[in-house]
Order: sequence, then structure tokens, then C-alpha cells
Amino acid sequence: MPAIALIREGKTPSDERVALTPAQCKWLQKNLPGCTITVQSSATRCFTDKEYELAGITVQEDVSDCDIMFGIKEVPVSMLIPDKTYVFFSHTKKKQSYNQALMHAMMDKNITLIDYECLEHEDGQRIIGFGFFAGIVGAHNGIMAYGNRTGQFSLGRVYKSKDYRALIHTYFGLKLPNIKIVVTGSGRVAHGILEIMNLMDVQDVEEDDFLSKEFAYPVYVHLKGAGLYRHRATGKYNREHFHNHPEEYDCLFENYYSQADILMNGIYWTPNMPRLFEMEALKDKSFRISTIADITDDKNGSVPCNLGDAVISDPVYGVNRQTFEKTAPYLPESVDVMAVGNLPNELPRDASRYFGEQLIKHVLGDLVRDGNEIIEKATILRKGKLTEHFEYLSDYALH
Ligand SMILES: NC(=O)c1ccc[n+]([C@@H]2O[C@H](COP(=O)([O-])OP(=O)(O)OC[C@H]3O[C@@H](n4cnc5c(N)ncnc54)[C@H](O)[C@@H]3O)[C@@H](O)[C@H]2O)c1
Repeated sequence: MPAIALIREGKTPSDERVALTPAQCKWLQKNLPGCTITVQSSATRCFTDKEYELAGITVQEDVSDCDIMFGIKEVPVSMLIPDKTYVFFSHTKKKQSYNQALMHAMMDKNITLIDYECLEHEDGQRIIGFGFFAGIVGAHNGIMAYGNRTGQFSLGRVYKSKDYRALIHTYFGLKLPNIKIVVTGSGRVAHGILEIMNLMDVQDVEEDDFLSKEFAYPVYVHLKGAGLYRHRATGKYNREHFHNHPEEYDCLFENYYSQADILMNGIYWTPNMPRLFEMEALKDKSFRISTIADITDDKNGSVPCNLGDAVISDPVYGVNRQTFEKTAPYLPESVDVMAVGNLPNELPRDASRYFGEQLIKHVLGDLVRDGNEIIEKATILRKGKLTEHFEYLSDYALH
């Protein structure tokens, strides 16, 4: 059986997440006969070297004896070991220019690349991801930003809590004002947002009521699928058709921006999908939203006033409603945007545990045995060459 390594993250700013926790490694070594895991030592990983050692896992600097290298973020070229199989989020499948050099290096080094993002069930639903904790952290940060803007309540930073359980304790006694929140999306991110809505005692209301009433308590409406999109000609929504022809649909969010205080965006978006609103809408006096948590986080994407990644240490900025320029947060003439690309890193231990569970449940056994169709379809490179499913990357991979 191929030997597994958990490699040290090398990207800057450093990421603390890891694919398997010490307890999960221990469980695998016991329950998956022949499985051996070696952890490359790291000073910044959310589980310390000591924690892995206490779980009976070998920790060392040199992992060149291993066969399958599990990481999270892009592996720096200087850290790539030739002829190995790497599994990480490569961010190459959309021909991202900032990772083209990495793609070339992996080809030169004869590497087999499996990308977590490309692991999909037959119907296209992604199998593993960090979205749930992105939704948790993003929703918290959105509410926190609204509190900072209005001075009506105060929430601390997520990363200051030891873990998710400790975070939940900080909500004790929190009483939100009578705000109206729109939550969008249907995947893991949306689930994480809804979890925070429930924990903060924000009530779920129907679309019609949200659009026509004010409430004596905080409320949210959850928009997805038919609640968010309508075919321009037929007036209907069909999930499969929408996934294949999103450009034929209108977005219904426009009806909501004059009725909501906060937008929590968790949709999956590509440039051929309609945006939630256009930038000009910010000038509209009826645009009531003052805080946007764009957890989806596509720059100038579904939320056009997402002006680019903010960072965990400074997650909120303003966007002037007339000039559309970036400003300090919490100004009267601006809308606040919270859009950070690595939100789960505010709760790295919980996010890693959640990720590892999915990895074990759906992928790892088959990966170390003979592989399967799902893994095949997520294999971008085999021994340095593009696989059939990723031939469309050939111009990007050419060098
Ligand atoms: N800011 C962050 O730190 C962070 C972290 C994780 C995810 N994200 C982003 O949030 C967004 C949502 O992520 P998620 O984890 O909820 O995703 P997910 O894979 O769990 O769910 C995606 C949902 O979108 C739907 N969908 C609509 N059109 C689709 C299409 N054309 N192809 C595939 N699915 C389509 C799917 O049916 C599914 O319900 C993604 O853009 C993701 O990159 C951001």
C-alpha cells in the first residue's frame, strides 16, 4: 500500500489547516490495514508535531520515502518532490494564471496531481471542501461587522476562540436588533451560514413576508434555486438546465436589496451567471443593505462591490456608494464588505477535522487501493501529463 505523507504548508500567508488530524491518522493506521502515515514537521500547523507524536504518528522533516503527499493549499515549486502523487487544492482547473508556473513545474517533475476540488459525485456535487466552516466564520464576521457599524452590539473575532465550541459560548447573552438578513446559496457555505443564524436565534421567514413586512425580532430569508433565479423566457427554474445555461436566467435578488440590512452570500458563481445586483444599484437610495458578507468571494463577481480579497487580520472594508472606491469600513456613505478567501483558517482545527472526516469517508480508502472513477476524474496530471479529462488545459499547460 502506498505510504501517505501530510506535508507542511508552504504558501504565504501560511495556512494552518491539515488534511487529517492526529486522531484521524491514528484511526486510519489502526483500521486501514497496511496504511502508514508520516507527518512532515511544521511550526504553524493547527495540530502540533507533539500532538501527532502522542497519537503514535511519525513526525519528521524528510518525507521523500512516501508516495502520496496530502496538502491543502498550493505547494511551492521548491517543495515539490519529483515522481510523487500530490493531493491538494491546486487552483489550476480554471487556468488561473497565478498557478501556471506551478503547473509547469509539476509537469517537469513527473508529478501526479489529484485536486480535491475536482472530486465530484456523479451529478456534479463536490465531495469534499471547507465550505461549512467558511459559512460559519463568514456569517459570524458579517454580523460582527454590522455590530461594529451600528454600535448596537459587539462580537469578538472568531480566531480568538479556541475552537468552534468555545465560539458558540461567546453567543450567550447576545441579543441582535430587529435586522433582516438575506442568505444565498445551497451548498456547504450556505449550511454554515444557516447554522450561525440558528445559533444566534435569527428566525427563518418566507420570501413574501420578508419582502412585505418588518419584524419585532431578527429574521433571515434563505434564497436558492427557484427563489433566486428565473428563466427569462419560461419564467421557470430547472436546476440542471440552470447549471448548463445560467446565462438564460435572471436573478431575483434585486427585489430584496431594498428590504434587507445584511447580505450573506454563499452561492456558487461563474462569470456566465447573472450577478446578484449590478454596481449601479449601490447608488439607488432604496439600497438598504449596509453589510455584505461575500463568503463566495469572487472578485467583481456575484457581488460586484467585492473589490478583492481582504485578509483575516483586517476582514472588512467599505465601498463608496457613489464612486465605488474602496474606503475605510463603517462610513455612512459606504457599504461594508467582508470578503476573505481563507475564512476556515479562523477555525483551523474544526475545519481540518471536518475535512478529514469527508476525506476518510469518501476518498481515502479507494485512493490508496486501486482508485476509482471519481478519483480518475479528479486527476489533472498523471506522471506529469494532462489526463483526458483535463485536456482543455493544454494551452495553459504548454511551455
Ligand atoms: N471565502 C472562503 O474562504 C471560501 C471557502 C470555501 C468556499 N468558498 C466559495 O463559496 C462558494 C460555495 O462553496 P460551497 O462549499 O458551498 O460549494 P458546494 O460545492 O458545497 O455547493 C455548491 C452549490 O452550488 C450549486 N451550483 C449552482 N450552479 C452550479 C454549477 N454550475 N456547478 C456546480 N454547482 C452549482 C450546487 O448545486 C451546490 O448546491 C464557492 O464559490 C467556493 O469557492 C469560499
